[in-house]
Amino acid sequence: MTGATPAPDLSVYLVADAGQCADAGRSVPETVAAAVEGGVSAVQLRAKEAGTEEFIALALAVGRVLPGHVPLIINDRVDVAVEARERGAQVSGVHVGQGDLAVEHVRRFLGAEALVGLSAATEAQLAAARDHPGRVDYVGIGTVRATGSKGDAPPGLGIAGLGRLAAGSPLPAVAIGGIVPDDLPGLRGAGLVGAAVLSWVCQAADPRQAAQELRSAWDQGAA
Ligand SMILES: Cc1ncc(COP(=O)(O)OP(=O)(O)O)c(N)n1
Ligand SMILES: Cc1nc(C(=O)O)sc1CCOP(=O)(O)O
Ligand SMILES: [Mg+2]
Repeated sequence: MTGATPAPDLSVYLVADAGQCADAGRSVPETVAAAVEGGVSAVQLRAKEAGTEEFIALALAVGRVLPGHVPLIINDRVDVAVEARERGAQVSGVHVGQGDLAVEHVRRFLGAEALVGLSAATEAQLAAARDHPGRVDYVGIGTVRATGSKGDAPPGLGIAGLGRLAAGSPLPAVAIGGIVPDDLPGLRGAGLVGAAVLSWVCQAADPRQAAQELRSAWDQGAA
C-alpha cells in the first residue's frame, strides 16, 4: 500500500535559538528536551553566531534528544542540514527567509521528501511561495507583535492581520513573532497550523512548563 507522508505537526513549533539558550544558562539540547517533554511538536535549530562545525555538532546533539516523531528543521543553513544528515542526524528540513538561499536550491540539496519552510510577510510573498517551483511546504508569517528576538523582523500584524494573510494562503501557515500562550487559541481559530516561538521557551525559567502552557493553550483552541 502506498500513501503520502503525513503532514508534520507544526502546532507548537520551538525555534531553539542557541544565543538565547546560552543567555538563559542552558544548553540547546537541554532546552529542547525539556520543551519536547512539555509538548513541543516541531523544533527548528537557529544558531546565528555558530561556526559551521559548531552548528553541525549542535544539530547532532539536538537530534539525539528528539523523539522520532518531532521533526528537526535547520534555520538558514542547507550545508549544515546536509552534513548533519550525512553524519546520522534525522534532519527533516530547512527554514529559509526571503534573503536566504532560494527554495529551489534548498529542495535540490535536500530532496523531494524534505520539509522546506519559507518566511512570508506580505500577500505578494505568499503568492510567490504558493507558486514556487521548488515547492514550499509551509510558510512562516510574522510578526504577531514586536519582538526583541529578531532585529530585522517585519512589523506587527496582530492576530487578525496575520489571520487575514493566512486565510489567503493555500499553504499551511505558522505564525511567529512575539507569541505568548494567550495568543494560541486565536491563532488556531484564525486558521494558522501552528505557532513558532523563541523567547517564551528559550528564556523561560522552566522551558518544560513554558512549553506545556503553549501546548494546553493550543489544545484549548480546538474546543
Ligand atoms: C517558522 C519560522 N518563520 C519565520 C522565520 C524567520 O526566518 P528568516 O526570515 O529567515 O529569519 P531568521 O530566522 O533566519 O533570522 C523562522 N526562522 N521560522
Ligand atoms: C525568528 C523570527 N522571525 C520572525 C519573523 O517575523 O519572520 S520573528 C522572529 C523571532 C520570534 O521570536 P519570539 O518568539 O521570541 O518573539
Ligand atoms: Mg533566515
